[in-house]
Amino acid sequence: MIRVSVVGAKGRMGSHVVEAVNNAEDTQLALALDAGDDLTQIDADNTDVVVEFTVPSVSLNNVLTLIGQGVDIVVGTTGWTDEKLSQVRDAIAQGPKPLTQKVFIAPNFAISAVLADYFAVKAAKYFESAEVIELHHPTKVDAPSGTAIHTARGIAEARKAAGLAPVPDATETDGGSRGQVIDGIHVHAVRLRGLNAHEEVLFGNAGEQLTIRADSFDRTSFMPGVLLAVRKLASDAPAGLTVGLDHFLDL
Ligand SMILES: NC(=O)c1ccc[n+]([C@@H]2O[C@H](COP(=O)([O-])OP(=O)(O)OC[C@H]3O[C@@H](n4cnc5c(N)ncnc54)[C@H](O)[C@@H]3O)[C@@H](O)[C@H]2O)c1
Ligand SMILES: O=C(O)C1=N[C@H](C(=O)O)CCC1
Repeated sequence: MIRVSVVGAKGRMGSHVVEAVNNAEDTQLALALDAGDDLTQIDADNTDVVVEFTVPSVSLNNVLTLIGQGVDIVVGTTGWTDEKLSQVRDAIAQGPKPLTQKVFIAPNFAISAVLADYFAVKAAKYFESAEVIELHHPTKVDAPSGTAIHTARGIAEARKAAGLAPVPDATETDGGSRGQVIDGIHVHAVRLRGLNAHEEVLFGNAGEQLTIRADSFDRTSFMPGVLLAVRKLASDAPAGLTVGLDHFLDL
């Protein structure tokens, strides 16, 4: 049995993770903690893998504390900048398990979103124009979504590697309608009651368009990916920091 502790256990995602861990045959719930609880209750004597779904403003500190506790960590919380990722790498190097510590961060655990991102990066070099639209429930605290940032960065990298010019855009006045520009790719965020988590990647050439769309209608869509990550960390995932569920899929 893999002993799993959940941090952010009372949240929308954390409560689904608690249920998924309780229902899977090879996992058992160790501790379920939330805001105000002492994370140093979690250690290698009671936990094999921690799953962290909290809020972007606290996730880095939680991860640093948990690295200090010597437990492997699956993180679904968004808000990861290059600088924060460097701090995680440094903490692993200076932590109690520098050679074996595993930390896994995924902007999205839904297979539809991971594949949309993968296909978008593959398609990127063939199109003059590319834009990303993410659409989420109105209780989401961050915009644009972590997934959209990841997708935009992947598209930008693929365009750069292919030597593409910047996306064409004659806009001279913009009150914000052209969205946030991430590495040269415009990203637009919609917040709408009734939605859960959705992303569209639009590619255009003269006379043609490709749209790649992923829809997570329900949070249960993230659970197979979370359990896959837990199982990989408890078995053959590499030590160190890994970002993205694509690393655990045979793509
Ligand atoms: N990677 C994915 O597939 C995926 C999917 C959905 C959501 N998310 C991300 O997961 C995060 C959580 O989303 P949500 O909808 O569950 O949010 P939520 O607000 O419903 O839940 C967050 C939980 O974290 C708790 N919390 C806050 N501060 C804490 C602290 N210091 N220590 C422990 N717990 C603390 C809150 O009390 C709350 O219960 C967001 O960043 C969201 O974007 C990622
Ligand atoms: O509901 C959320 O919040 C989600 N957050 C992640 C993101 O920002 O990409 C994944 C999708 C759902």
